[in-house]
Amino acid sequence: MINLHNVSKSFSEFRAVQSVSLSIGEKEIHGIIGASGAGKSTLLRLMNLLEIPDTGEVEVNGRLLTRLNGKELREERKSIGMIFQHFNLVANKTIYENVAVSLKLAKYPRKKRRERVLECLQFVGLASYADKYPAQLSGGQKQRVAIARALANNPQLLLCDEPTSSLDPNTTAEILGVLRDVNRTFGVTIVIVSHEMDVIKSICNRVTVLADGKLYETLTIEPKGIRIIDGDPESFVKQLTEDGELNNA
Ligand SMILES: Nc1ncnc2c1ncn2[C@@H]1O[C@H](COP(=O)(O)OP(=O)(O)OP(=O)(O)O)[C@@H](O)[C@H]1O
Repeated sequence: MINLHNVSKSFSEFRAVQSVSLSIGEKEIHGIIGASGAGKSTLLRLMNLLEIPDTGEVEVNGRLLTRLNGKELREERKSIGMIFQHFNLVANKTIYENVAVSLKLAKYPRKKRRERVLECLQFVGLASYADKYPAQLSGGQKQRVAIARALANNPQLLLCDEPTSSLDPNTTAEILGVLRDVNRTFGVTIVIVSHEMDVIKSICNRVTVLADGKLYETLTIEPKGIRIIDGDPESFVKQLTEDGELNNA
């Protein structure tokens, strides 16, 4: 699905990604983990050419993106969705309009847009929020809208840049559940950048470890599953006292 051949990217003198070669298979949930500044986001953004590599080739779905002209690249990007840590919704557009905009940009047939938007919102459990604005939604709901928007054009690949890093543990678990459903239901290949080991271990089946812009290792792992943490106050107290750090005296 994705083949990176010796891709490198520098910002001024700084070598953010250095000669990375990596293959990601169809329908994988592939994690990218590493320390802050390791080059994770840059590597992800090279996969849809949001960052243009200085050297190397990027192949997605059998097409060498690095050889396409602007028009061809725009066409190819329809099959690549992306979500971000801070959701990137348009504040003065409704939830419906936020999803519809990606269909409009992709010139999706006008008559079918409404049905498609509602279908996507339904999938993420937010059909009844169509007329609300982003500010009226929680962080987890905003990320669901971003997922609906990313899915609207039926992508084969979904790139996720720290998708749960602004969310609390339970909402993180919910969003990971939605991403896993996207992978299982539609067979979408997913690449997740995260600095959170629990996130990577819960749903990824292959993981790339990056260090100082270089690929350190790629491993196959058994996803551990998504753990919903009880969010009631009693459970917080229990977890704190179980650690032996506090008592109720
Ligand atoms: N557009 C840019 N201009 C200049 N430097 C950049 C740019 N984008 C990234 N960098 C630098 O490249 C390095 C790698 O950044 P990147 O965001 O890919 O790392 P990361 O592993 O995702 O880190 P973090 O987890 O902190 O987001 C960092 O030192 C960053 O400052």
